Amino acid sequence: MTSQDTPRVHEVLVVGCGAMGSQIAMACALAGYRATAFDLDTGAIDRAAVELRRRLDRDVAKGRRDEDAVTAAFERLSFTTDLDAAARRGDFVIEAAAEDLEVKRDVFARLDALAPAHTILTTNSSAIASSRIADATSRPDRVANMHFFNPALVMRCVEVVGGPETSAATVETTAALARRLGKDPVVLRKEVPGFVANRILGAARDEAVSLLEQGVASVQDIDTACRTALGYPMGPFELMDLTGIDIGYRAKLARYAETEDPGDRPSRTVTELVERGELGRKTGLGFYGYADDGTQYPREDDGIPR
Ligand SMILES: NC(=O)c1ccc[n+]([C@@H]2O[C@H](COP(=O)([O-])OP(=O)(O)OC[C@H]3O[C@@H](n4cnc5c(N)ncnc54)[C@H](O)[C@@H]3O)[C@@H](O)[C@H]2O)c1
Repeated sequence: MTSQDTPRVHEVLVVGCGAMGSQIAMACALAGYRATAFDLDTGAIDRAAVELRRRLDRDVAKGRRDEDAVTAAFERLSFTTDLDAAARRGDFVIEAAAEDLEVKRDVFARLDALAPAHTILTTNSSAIASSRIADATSRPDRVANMHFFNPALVMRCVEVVGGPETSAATVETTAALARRLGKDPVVLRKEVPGFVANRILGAARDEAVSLLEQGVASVQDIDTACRTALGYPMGPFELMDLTGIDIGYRAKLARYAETEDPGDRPSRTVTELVERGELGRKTGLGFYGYADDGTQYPREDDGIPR
């Protein structure tokens, strides 16, 4: 893959330096782009710089990356709290700020006023379709979703989703940029809540909870079937406990608010666990229990409300 696939993209601006933005900016710098990562919070910038250095040093030590390439990438990567200057230079923007529609609309309106006319503005949002943001700009044809997975330096899937007004050229450039980052872009033909991967993940999770609620099998046995029959690295209950049961609960509430489809409502079991504050590993109880040293043990009640 060469820069000819993204001929007008030399400088990428990433908005938000948190878990996702920091690694996305690093991925761009590693791919040869000049990358600027912007955040309002200097603490987030400091944490991102330290964490990226630690992670990349570890990759070099383990022989996963070339030391000279990593040094060169860090020279191409800069951090800033000055959006105006960074936006004026950016040919391509990936927004990875807070998951809040109003925050994203404000950021996009500001970027639209500052960035060159050719600049494509994308959002890494997991749930907000870019068409809900595009009308905050004067360039809805150059707005799209570019959805990375966590950790962004490792996961190869990037979902590229255009809204009704997104141009084919914007989708093509976004997919080409993803390829240049070493990713395997998945281009959706239309906007749909949750995109592809998280919808499938969600459907498996909902089925697992439904089987549990019907008394078909235990939490442990359902997880075992997913690992040993389907090759999942982790069962759906283990995964919910790891990511936080409240995270999936809130995502479902947001989806339900958008679709009003009763099937998108959080399940009885998940709702009850969240109300009890049993949110998974981080609280020591979820679908499983966790000892102080993190060892997982089965719960007698499977976490199901009686
Ligand atoms: N964490 C994940 O697993 C994941 C996966 C895919 C997509 N996403 C999406 O990526 C986005 C970021 O998620 P994250 O997990 O990195 O969040 P995070 O909380 O780790 O980081 C968000 C960063 O954005 C900054 N920020 C907030 N408002 C800002 C603004 N107006 N301008 C600039 N910076 C601002 C915050 O200071 C923070 O550093 C969200 O839209 C989320 O849906 C997250």
